Amino acid sequence: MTGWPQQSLARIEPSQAKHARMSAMSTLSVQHVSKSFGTTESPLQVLTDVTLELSGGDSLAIVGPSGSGKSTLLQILGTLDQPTSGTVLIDGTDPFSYSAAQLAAFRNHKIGFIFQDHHLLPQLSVIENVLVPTLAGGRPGSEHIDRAGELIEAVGLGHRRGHLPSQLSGGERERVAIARALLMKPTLILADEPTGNLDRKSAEAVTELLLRLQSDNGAILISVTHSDALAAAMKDRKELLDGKLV
Ligand SMILES: Nc1ncnc2c1ncn2[C@@H]1O[C@H](COP(=O)(O)OP(=O)(O)OP(=O)(O)O)[C@@H](O)[C@H]1O
Repeated sequence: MTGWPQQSLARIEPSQAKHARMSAMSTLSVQHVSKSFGTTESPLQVLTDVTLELSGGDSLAIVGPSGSGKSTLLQILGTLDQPTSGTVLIDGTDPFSYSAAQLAAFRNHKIGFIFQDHHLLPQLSVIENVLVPTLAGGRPGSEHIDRAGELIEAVGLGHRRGHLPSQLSGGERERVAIARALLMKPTLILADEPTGNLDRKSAEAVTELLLRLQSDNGAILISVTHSDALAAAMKDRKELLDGKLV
């Protein structure tokens, strides 16, 4: 891939671009992943034999009671923590085979994160926040700046690109976080309660936007949520119970 699509992401992609994207289909393969914390004498078994196969365009809600291991699974899928056993392949690559520096670069390009409390940097404008994932590579190039502008338009904040997070509503901040998560055209978008802090109307708008942009970009979306409305909007829903995904 030599550059980001220049056309608005809200528009339908030309068949050529769609073909190019489909030829490099995003994939996530999680095989027999288990995770325990603590010592071998007294381990706390949190995940047991979790297996999952997803590809570009798939969206999955992970639900489950508090303490069932949802955040732990998200941390492992986000390559922020390693499984005790089992494998994770993102686009056919085992991220845990990389050095720390390689892993950081891989994560930056392949995974977009969306958090409940958006994690925007307060001193940066909307467009600067969306460009944060490029900072690891130095100054953002013009193709990144163009794509950031397109994404900000696509999330309906074109007229607010110079504003600070403190000047935005909760729903608008979450939309900026969605744009930032999509900037590097990630394989995997991981969301942790993306509508958790929003009223019903804003939550509906953010859900619709997130799913539309995820689908337009051929990414895989996995969201941990307690929201029935968000879970119902996703293609699939699984529950973590006693460390197993059912
Ligand atoms: N680093 C750690 N060391 C020890 N135990 C941990 C660690 N991280 C998580 N746990 C434990 O693993 C279990 C699962 O935690 P996790 O945060 O994944 O649950 P969750 O389903 O996301 O919960 P919630 O919905 O409340 O956020 C809990 O019992 C937690 O205390």
